[in-house]
Amino acid sequence: MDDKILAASAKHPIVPNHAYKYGTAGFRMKADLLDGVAFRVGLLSGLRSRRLNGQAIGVMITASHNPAVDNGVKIVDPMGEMLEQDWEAHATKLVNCASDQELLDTYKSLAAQLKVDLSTPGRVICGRDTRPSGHGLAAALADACEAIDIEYTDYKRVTTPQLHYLVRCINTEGTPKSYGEVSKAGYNKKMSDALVRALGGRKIEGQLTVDCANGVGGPELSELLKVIPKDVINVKVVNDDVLRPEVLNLDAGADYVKTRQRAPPKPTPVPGNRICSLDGDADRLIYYWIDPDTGFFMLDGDRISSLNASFIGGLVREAGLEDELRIGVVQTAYANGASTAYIEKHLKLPVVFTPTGVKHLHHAACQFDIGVYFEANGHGTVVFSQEAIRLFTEKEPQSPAQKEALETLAAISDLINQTVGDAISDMLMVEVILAHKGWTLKDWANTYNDLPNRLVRVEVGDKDLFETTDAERRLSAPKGAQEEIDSFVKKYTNARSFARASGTENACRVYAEAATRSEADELAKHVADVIKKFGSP
Ligand SMILES: CC(=O)N[C@H]1[C@@H](OP(=O)(O)O)O[C@H](CO)[C@@H](O)[C@@H]1O
Ligand SMILES: [Mg+2]
Repeated sequence: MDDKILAASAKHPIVPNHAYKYGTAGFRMKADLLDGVAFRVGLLSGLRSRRLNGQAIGVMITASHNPAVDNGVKIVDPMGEMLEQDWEAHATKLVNCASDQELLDTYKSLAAQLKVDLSTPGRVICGRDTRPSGHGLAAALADACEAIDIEYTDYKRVTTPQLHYLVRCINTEGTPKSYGEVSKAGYNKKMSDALVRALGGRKIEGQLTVDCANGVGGPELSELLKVIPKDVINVKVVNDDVLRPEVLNLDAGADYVKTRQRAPPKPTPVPGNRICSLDGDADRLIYYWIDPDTGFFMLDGDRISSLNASFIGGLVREAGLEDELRIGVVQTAYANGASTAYIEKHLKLPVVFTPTGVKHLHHAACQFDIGVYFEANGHGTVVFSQEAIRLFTEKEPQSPAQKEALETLAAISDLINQTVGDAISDMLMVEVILAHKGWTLKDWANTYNDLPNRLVRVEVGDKDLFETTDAERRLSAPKGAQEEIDSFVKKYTNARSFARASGTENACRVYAEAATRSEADELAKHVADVIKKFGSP
């Protein structure tokens, strides 16, 4: 075995003098740095699978909304969740080994430390977005699995959430918790059936335009639309050119819309039309329309979250389950304060805050029977406990209305991808809710008014100087910085501001919100200056 690992590793050298770190998005960087990383991630995934008695582990090759020259490698745990936190450090350690021999020694010492029996069978599956560099990285992963005798399956082109789905399906196949058929066709069938059931005969009004960021969502959504019965939904797929890598995420997609706060220039948006954007690997979703009178209006992750919470909360009441099931919403500090107030005061549901990064939100959402979580950028989903799902199907309805509510709940628990945020599944869910409520995007937007806000990126000498507490809402270091932020926040009406080091970029982010646009902008500028001052050593 040792010789095989050494020989295979020699074919996939790591680029030296580079500090690799498994972060929020796995390993993500310029694709030409990643061949050795993918190989080593293959070794680690094999170890993880063996440690978990041979359950399949997933590896997704994508750099999401980044430009086409970037790529990334991310590990998916058996139930479709993000890799367990302790193992992020093991991944970082393995990937940073300077030589093939050091890699082999570290691999073996990790196996011993983690009590992994290297003779147990193990399984790794892989998928990738449309980036051309994905092929080579999948080959590196395959070579690693071959060298350590791990069964390997390449699912080729998939959205990130489809890969999470496949991992969970494999590991639950043939059990009472079976999550679905292990194939993209199985995913499409589950979505299509659940969509029809969730609508319960209602009509989705008008046409929905979907901007796919020229990423993997385009072809995958088109495949799904082929199996949805005619007349159920009218979707126009745009920005779905996956043959020219240079246009991936270029002036299109959910990240563009959220950060620029405007519609992509192409195709020219038709005023009044319902439009949404996915990101490059189809795990983020943002809705918007161009109002003929007032212009662009965006419905982001906070809006999608409150829409889901409102709808599901109502169904749970109609089903007579409000005393049995605890519903909660999970947000990060980036959630607009008006959305939090709406959920707590109007929907009367608890809101929990976690640090940025979906793994934190997902974990907190699982503490509820029904946990709704979305980051403001449009990444999120709803998770249902086994008990909730049991009640939806086994509770004896006392009236036709209760029966319908229970059936709708059962259908949406199939429609929503419970493994991870899934733009396509979330989009179908939004369409179902609007159909049930008989709402336009404008009705949805009228639920509350966002507080004006500003997000700025601040380059600093050393971002690691900044440490946070209270779900990243306050700085605990450097000393004195939080006090200065507080003194500015006090000067504005309904204001809130915080700063933190980005987990994905070499910079800090400053967020500010206040009663008016000019106050929010001014506050963000002051806090950014504080961060610049404290960030230069
Ligand atoms: C303000 C913001 O949008 N931050 C994003 C961004 O994280 P940072 O740690 O802020 O760089 O990328 C993460 C991964 O995609 C995503 O989870 C998160 O929401
Ligand atoms: Mg993404």
